[in-house]
Amino acid sequence: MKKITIAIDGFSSCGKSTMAKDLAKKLGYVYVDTGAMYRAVTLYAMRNGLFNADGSVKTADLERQMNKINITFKLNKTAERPDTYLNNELVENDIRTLEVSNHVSQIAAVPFIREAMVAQQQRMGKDKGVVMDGRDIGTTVFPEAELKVFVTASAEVRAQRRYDELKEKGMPADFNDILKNVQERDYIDSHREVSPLRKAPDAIELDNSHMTITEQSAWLMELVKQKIEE
Ligand SMILES: Nc1ncnc2c1ncn2[C@@H]1O[C@H](COP(=O)(O)OP(=O)(O)OP(=O)(O)O)[C@@H](O)[C@H]1O
Ligand SMILES: Nc1ccn([C@@H]2O[C@H](COP(=O)(O)O)[C@@H](O)[C@H]2O)c(=O)n1
Repeated sequence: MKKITIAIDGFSSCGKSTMAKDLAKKLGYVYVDTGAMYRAVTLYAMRNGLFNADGSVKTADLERQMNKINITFKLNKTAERPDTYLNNELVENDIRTLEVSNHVSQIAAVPFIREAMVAQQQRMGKDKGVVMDGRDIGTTVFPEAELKVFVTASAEVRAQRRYDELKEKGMPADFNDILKNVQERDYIDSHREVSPLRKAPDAIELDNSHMTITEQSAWLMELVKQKIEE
């Protein structure tokens, strides 16, 4: 069966990685969570004092330290998904905190960081057979991807899903903080100068506000079958 490149972009917390992970598993494709890469750089910057008090990034200092940041993924066989490593340290949980979420879009707007992340993502997907989720996969990383999906859902629905997830994990969660974070990230991601969050002209849009996880997976698999058989 021919291998293709599948780009899943969209707004924060709309279910991109849920869809992408499940699809990659069913197809035997590589799954790449590009948001995890920007989150890992953010964690490095937070740990190394590379944010100013107003939340802006100390870009000159960070640029000097870029050669000290190594992001890798290793398959977690139990969870059946890749775990993120920063300089060989497992940081999968540390990069998912609200503190990292509150700083990541500032990091992701810095041009030299995007350049480095995009180059690594293109290397990871060069042989096709990849499902990659993020904000600019269909527009910048793989503009030639055979299948592009752009996922949306209302901000309230997305915040509620994240809130439910944290509560289920027994983690502290405040709905209004989560909603504010989702809205702020959407704004910064859509308004930055380099590779702003946009639906690629040839992407297929999915509003999953009223869909279950099973329904959206089935919808996606149907699209993939059509593409692979084309
Ligand atoms: N259709 C759906 N109905 C209900 N919950 C969903 C649906 N799709 C995903 N979820 C849940 O919503 C939450 C966010 O999903 P997910 O992490 O896949 O989003 P994402 O777009 O990858 O987020 P991020 O932008 O933060 O990486 C998860 O708890 C997931 O289980
Ligand atoms: N291709 C991408 C992926 C992510 N970002 C930025 O990272 C943030 C976190 O991403 P999640 O998918 O884990 O929510 C996101 O808000 C963007 O700022 C990006 O710019 N490009």
